[in-house]
Amino acid sequence: MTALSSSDLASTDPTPRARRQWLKTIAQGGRRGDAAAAWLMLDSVAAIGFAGGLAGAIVAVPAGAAAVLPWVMLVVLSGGLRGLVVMLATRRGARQAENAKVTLRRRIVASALHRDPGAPTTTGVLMAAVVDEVDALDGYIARFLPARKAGAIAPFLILLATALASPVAAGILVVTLIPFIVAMALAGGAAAEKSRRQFTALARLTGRFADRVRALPVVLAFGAEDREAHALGIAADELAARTMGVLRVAFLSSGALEFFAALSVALVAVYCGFNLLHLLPFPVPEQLDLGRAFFVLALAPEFYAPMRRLAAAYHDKQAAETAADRLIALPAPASPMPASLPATPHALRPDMPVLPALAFRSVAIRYPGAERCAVSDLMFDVPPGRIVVLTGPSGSGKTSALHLLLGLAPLVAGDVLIDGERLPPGGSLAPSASWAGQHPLIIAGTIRENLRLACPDATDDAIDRAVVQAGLRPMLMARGGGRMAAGLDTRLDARGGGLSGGERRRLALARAMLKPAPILLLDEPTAHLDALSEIALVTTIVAACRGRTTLIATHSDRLVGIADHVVRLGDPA
Ligand SMILES: Nc1ncnc2c1ncn2[C@@H]1O[C@H](COP(=O)(O)OP(=O)(O)OP(=O)(O)O)[C@@H](O)[C@H]1O
Repeated sequence: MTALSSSDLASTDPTPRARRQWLKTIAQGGRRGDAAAAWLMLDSVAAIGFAGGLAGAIVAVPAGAAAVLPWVMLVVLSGGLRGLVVMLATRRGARQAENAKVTLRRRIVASALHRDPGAPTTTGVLMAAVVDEVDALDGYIARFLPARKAGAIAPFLILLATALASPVAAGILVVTLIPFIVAMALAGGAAAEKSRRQFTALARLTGRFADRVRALPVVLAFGAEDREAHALGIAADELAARTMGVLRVAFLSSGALEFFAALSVALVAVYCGFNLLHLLPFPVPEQLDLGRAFFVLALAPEFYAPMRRLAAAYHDKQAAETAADRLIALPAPASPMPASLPATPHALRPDMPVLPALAFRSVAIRYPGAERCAVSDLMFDVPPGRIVVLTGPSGSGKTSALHLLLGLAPLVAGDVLIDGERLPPGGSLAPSASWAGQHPLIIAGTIRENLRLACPDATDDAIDRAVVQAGLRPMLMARGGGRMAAGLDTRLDARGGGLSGGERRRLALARAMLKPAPILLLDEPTAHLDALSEIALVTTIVAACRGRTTLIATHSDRLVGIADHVVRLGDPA
């Protein structure tokens, strides 16, 4: 499978050539790209056999059943072969499309996970990309590409067979082909623009809907339901109008195709009939017999069959090109995680179990597009096994400093050292760090599943210990009707519905304690807790920090009190 570079998703405003190249690379992600087209070409060969069998059988009728039988067998075999090759072509095309889509979806997910901090791409845009836009490539790879390849050769096979039986009938087919191609080119040009607009409307609706669903509590809190519903209604109407436009062009082009296909068959039929009856009003250089006439007539509809197939898949091409423009414009992963051990500092490798020391050396962080640095000239050490607390006013860069260690904030100057070894650009300590963020991530699922995010192999005993240490026992007992195990099976939605803010923080802390990592990073772990709960949680945090190198960002004086060293970040300028 062809490897795709991150730049495959990175460029903006692609030229037609760049778009073609991108689609080609994606399509080749599936194996044996030409197999489906080869099967379709074989269908035309079988069609010639089928027509030959029919013509032979008709001619052989006066000679009796024994003479007819071989021709009938040819008809049956060719007919069976046609069914088989079309099935194989469909299966091969579908498999190729599936492979390509899986590859592309992996890349988009990687792009979403490692997108530039502060990138404008919203979750809705990414969802539209990973679902609708990738799906739009399906018909292009499964149907259009094989049909286009077969369409470039198969009609000429039919034309050649027809010409061998009747050059004049072959001439009729060629003559009807020219206006057909002109009509299809005109319809195709109109369809391209309409399809592009339809797809943009679809992506806008999907993205907007997904983003608003995510922000539903905010929408409800500000009473903006009507406004948002109205905006969604406008987007849906726009999509409906664009879809009707696309359908109109599709009907027009299929009407043109059917007209010329019927015209060519009718002309060939009239010609063959009049030729057989010697009634043609003009001289022709051939005299047909029944067999040749029947053969040509049976073959005439097959001349347009590959083009019919191509026309049926033409909308897939338009949709894929529009989707490609949007997919190409997606941001490339800004700072890929270190993919392999060489990018991981030695101090964090499993064969070096000692607790690591962290050091910030003249560190500056600046987000893309920001006028000033979020953090500049930051210098401090976190000795092995010690607790360092970052404190300072809101916006002074505490979270950014922690995010830098996880590859989530961009370093523009200075170095982060782990046991004296430089963290590579865009590198992350995530594999060796436990993390409890300011806004704990909750996934839709049980509390147990949320805990296992940090450590998928955690035993039930380890989970029980972590939740008890984090002070979640009373809540779990209440939820589980007196049984903690049942409480752990309580389902949460993706917003942590059913948990208070403090419980969410405790859950995040339990998760951090569950992961046996030598580094602990905590961002505002006691925010929004009352004094008693904070005191209880500080005790838990002290236990969690034991045997780990810990960095805590906080405004809390109680947490400052447990620090071995305090770093005060300055006021934001
Ligand atoms: N993803 C981002 N893109 C652009 N700017 C950002 C981003 N994240 C943070 N900033 C900016 O960086 C500065 C530092 O923010 P940060 O969240 O690190 O501060 P903080 O000290 O943790 O604040 P708080 O105590 O309120 O959590 C702020 O000016 C903030 O607006």
